[in-house]
Amino acid sequence: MQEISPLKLRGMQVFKGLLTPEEQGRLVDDLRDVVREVPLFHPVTPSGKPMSVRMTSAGRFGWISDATGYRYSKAHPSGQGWTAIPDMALKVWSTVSGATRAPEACLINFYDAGAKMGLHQDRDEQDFTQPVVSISLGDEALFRVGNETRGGKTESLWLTSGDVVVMGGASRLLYHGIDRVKPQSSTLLPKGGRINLTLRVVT
Ligand SMILES: O=C(O)CCC(=O)C(=O)O
Ligand SMILES: [Fe+2]
Repeated sequence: MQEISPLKLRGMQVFKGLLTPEEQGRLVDDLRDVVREVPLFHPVTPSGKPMSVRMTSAGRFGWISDATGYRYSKAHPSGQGWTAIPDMALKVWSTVSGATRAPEACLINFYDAGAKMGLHQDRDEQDFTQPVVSISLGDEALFRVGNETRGGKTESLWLTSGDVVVMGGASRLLYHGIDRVKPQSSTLLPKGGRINLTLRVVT
């Protein structure tokens, strides 16, 4: 992991290229083992719309969404428990989070060429003093950051493979989302697409 000083985006810290290509490859290998155990699924929002990203989790808790709402759960929709958070992701957390607690969940989002994620806050966790750390792998994505309430001016930035964003402190509850991914902008994943990991303290 390179020693780099972060850019600031509305108080979020952006560590460009924190993971070397070799570290990115090792993390992807570990993620392949995770999705073999707890496969990616299309979450359905409480209003009944399928999300465009496919998702699964690692750690003590994972995030699920269905007709009864969004929540953290100790089990994958199949009923099976989640698998351990990959070591490389834990190493990223200890390098950049400045957190006092260990992450309890690692959400794994897979974006294919048409996937996006609307502006939202990460607020299903109980302790907002703990940051969310996001790791980008594969194709580039246009990340948008807004304010603590819906609306108002936003700023955006392209996230590339190996970039890490820390949403902590005053930026912890800023609205954020992914407008689009740029197909074939990375060769990390043989079939293309983008993986985003978010490490979180849940309880
Ligand atoms: O894909 C990203 O970079 C952001 C993902 C995100 O905001 C989330 O999973 O809550
Ligand atoms: Fe988020």
